[in-house]
Amino acid sequence: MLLRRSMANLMFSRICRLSDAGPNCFWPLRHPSLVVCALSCSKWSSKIRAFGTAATATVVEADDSKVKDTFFAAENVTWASLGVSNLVAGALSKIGLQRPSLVQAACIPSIFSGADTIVAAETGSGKTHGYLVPLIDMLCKASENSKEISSKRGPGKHRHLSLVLCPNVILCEQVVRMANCLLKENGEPLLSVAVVSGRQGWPVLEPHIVVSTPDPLLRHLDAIDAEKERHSNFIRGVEYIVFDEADLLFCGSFQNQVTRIINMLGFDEKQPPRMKGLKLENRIADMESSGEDNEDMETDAFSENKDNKNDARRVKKTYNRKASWVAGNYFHRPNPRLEQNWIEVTVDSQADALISAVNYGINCALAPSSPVSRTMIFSNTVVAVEAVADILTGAGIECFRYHSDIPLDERSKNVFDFQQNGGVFVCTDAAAHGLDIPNVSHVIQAEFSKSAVDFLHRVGRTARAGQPGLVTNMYKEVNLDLVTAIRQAERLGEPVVILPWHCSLTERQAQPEENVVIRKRNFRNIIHNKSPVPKGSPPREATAPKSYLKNKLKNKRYQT
Ligand SMILES: Nc1ncnc2c1ncn2[C@@H]1O[C@H](COP(=O)(O)OP(=O)(O)OP(=O)(O)O)[C@@H](O)[C@H]1O
Repeated sequence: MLLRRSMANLMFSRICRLSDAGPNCFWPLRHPSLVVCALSCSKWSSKIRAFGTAATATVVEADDSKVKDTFFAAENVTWASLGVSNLVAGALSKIGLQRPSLVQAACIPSIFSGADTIVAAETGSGKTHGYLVPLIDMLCKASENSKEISSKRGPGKHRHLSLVLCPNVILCEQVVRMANCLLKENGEPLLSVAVVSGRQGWPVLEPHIVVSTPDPLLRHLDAIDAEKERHSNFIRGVEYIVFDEADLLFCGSFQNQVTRIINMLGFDEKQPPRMKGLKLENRIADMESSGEDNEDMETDAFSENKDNKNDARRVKKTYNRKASWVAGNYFHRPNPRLEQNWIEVTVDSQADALISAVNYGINCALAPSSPVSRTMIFSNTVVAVEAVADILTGAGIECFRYHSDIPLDERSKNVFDFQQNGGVFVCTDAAAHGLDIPNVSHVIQAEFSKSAVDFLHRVGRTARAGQPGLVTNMYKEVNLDLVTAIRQAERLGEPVVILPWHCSLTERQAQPEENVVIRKRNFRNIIHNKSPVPKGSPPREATAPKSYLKNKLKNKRYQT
């Protein structure tokens, strides 16, 4: 929209608040399912702002009789009761999404209200449809309205556009697949939703929703920057932007790109005087064709006579952003639908343990109702994924491989084939963030994750959408510190809490009731750093050169 942009920044994020710095301090943390604050941590209830959640997002006791309720909202909550139109609700029912999940019931009303919405919830809780459903619903209504308006006043210059940013192309393709499954009666998708990635250029016919990684979007914006008018048209056409997997987008290599995009998209909120160059009549025609009411436009356009100070004050008042926070019920807490096995292994025993875990999982998963089993096996490096895949192949277990050294097309094909045909999928953490492969029955950590962040991303690939799931955690002595911390948190039913990595285990045990503090992504296992490696002995696995690991694993002879 033009000056009165009601751009709702939907930040689908896993943003955590600081330890005890008060509810308004938060920053993006790299945690898969961090919720803004710890409702279950009694220590914090007094400090923590009440969550903006719908009535349905109540904590469901995880006893057996109710364990299935940890995903779906209460029976009386329907898509219609959340304000979703019959058109979209009908399309959802057709693909089997008969009723909303808890997180969807909590975030959809907030998004419909136009508030910036931040949703941080456990993996597999339905966050993608949590933003797609209201977004598509609002854009369908908006395009209906602008059709009516343009039928009266001539074709509108630009359509309402929304952006969804994801950290990688595979996730972009996944979001587009989910959106394009929502069909009209005639079988066409409700809206046009397109991926813009390195492989495809900008779509000729501008879609309603562009799903992109930050880089191609910036390249498009820079390309149209040359023509100021087109640039501002495009920018003004963007009504909503979604940051999916925001913990990745707001940190690391994406941070600068995302900041630039936000600044570009927010530009008319900040600098109305810049609009001086645009003629008033053009702007009114623009607003009319896009169905915007004019009084703000005249006020804003005539406001150019006021000095900038007044404008800045007015803009701040007009665009005062309030974010509403929505929380899942099982943030970092043990998912009651997960069954976990913990197996300590050594370099000598891990291959046999892996093969028996795979066979055990396959036998458990196979049932008359689901003749196909899906097992995801995580390792920490490309070399280890290849070594694990070789071990399985050597034991007669075929498997898909997935890591950054495999070309993107082949990776997409492997995900698709695994989704369709089931089997065993050996991967790095590249497949842990947000990848939704329905009915993964078993996750195996062939190498234990390096941090609690990655641990939760990995185990979150199973037990999704209310399903049960099995996890086999294989770990070695070097992982003992992290494993103990995670298992202790799960035993206490507390969120997985990790004190800063420099605290030793004993210090931690001395402060069991310690507040939830920031989880360090680079949590280091203390043990293997502690004792120097004795002279002449082989390097410890954790620090062993890749070739050592690979040969060690490969030289093993295995009886199937
Ligand atoms: N209302 C619903 N009813 C039934 N299934 C649903 C519903 N909403 C989502 N699902 C299914 O739940 C699964 C997980 O959804 P989704 O990938 O959006 O979860 P997520 O919270 O984004 O997970 P992650 O944090 O790993 O990205 C998907 O297979 C999706 O089809």
